[in-house]
Amino acid sequence: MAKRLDISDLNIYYSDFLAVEGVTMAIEPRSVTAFIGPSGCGKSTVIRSLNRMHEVIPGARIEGRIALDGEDLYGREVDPVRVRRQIGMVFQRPNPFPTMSIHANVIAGMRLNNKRMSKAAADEVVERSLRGANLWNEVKDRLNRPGSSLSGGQQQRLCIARAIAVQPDVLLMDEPCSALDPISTLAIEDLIGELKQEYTIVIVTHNMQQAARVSDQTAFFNLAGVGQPGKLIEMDATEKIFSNPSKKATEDYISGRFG
Ligand SMILES: Nc1ncnc2c1ncn2[C@@H]1O[C@H](COP(=O)(O)OP(=O)(O)OP(=O)(O)O)[C@@H](O)[C@H]1O
Repeated sequence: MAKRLDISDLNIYYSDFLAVEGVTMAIEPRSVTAFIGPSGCGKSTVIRSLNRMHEVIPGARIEGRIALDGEDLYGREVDPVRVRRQIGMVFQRPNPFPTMSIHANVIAGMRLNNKRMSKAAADEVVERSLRGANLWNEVKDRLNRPGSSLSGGQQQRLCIARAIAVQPDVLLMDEPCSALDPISTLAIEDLIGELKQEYTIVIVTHNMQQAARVSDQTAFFNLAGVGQPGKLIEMDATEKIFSNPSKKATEDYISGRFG
C-alpha cells in the first residue's frame, strides 16, 4: 500500500510545447500533498504524468524520471495499465458509469483486472470500498440503483470507492471538490484525512483554504508568462508555505496578490 513517489528533472510536453519544466520533488507515503498555483501552471499536467495518463493524448510525452518506491514508472518493461491501477485517479467532475448500479460501479476496475470474481468476493470488496469512502451507510440498501441516482457529493465518494476498490498505492485527485457544494466538500475533505492513513494522496486544488486544511505538504507551481513552461517554485510543509514561504512568488500567490 502507500508508496513514495520520487520525481526528478521532469519535463512534460504536448507535442513541441514544453508545458512543465524541471520538476523535482518527493511525495511521501501516508500523507497528503497539495498542488497549488495559478491557472495554466501545469498542476493537472503533472498529476496526469504521475499515473501515465498524460501520454494518452496524441503527441504528449515526458522527459525525466518518476519512481514509485524506487521503480521507474516509465521503464521499458512497465505496463501503463498496471501503473494506472497502482496509482488511481479521481477527477473534477464525478464520473460514475451512469447506468451501472452502485455495486457494479465500485467493482468496475476489479472486473477489468480479474474477471472471475465470486459474488461473495465482489460483495466484500463493495462493502469495504464503500465503507472506506464513507458512503456505505447511505447506499447499503440501494446498491442496485444506478450510479446516477446519487447526489453529486455521493457520486464523488462513489468514484473514490471505485478508485480504492483495486487497493492502489497512490490516489491522485484533480480538484475533486470543485463541482461540489460546501457540505459535500467537507465530507470529501474528512475522507481525505482518513484515507491518508493508508494511501499516498496528491490533490490539485484551487482552493487555498482547502490545501491548508487537508494537506501535509504543499507544492506551489507558477509560470513566468503565457507560452512559458510551468515550474515548481517551492514545496514544503503546508504550515510553512502558508505562514512563512521561502519565495516571494509563493507569498504573493497565497496572499492573493496574483493568480
Ligand atoms: N491537451 C492539451 N494539449 C495541449 N496543451 C495542453 C493540453 N492540456 C493542457 N495544455 C497546456 O498545458 C499547460 C498546463 O495546463 P494544465 O491544465 O496542466 O494547468 P493547470 O495548472 O492544471 O490549470 P488549471 O488550474 O486551469 O486547471 C497550459 O499551457 C495548457 O494550455
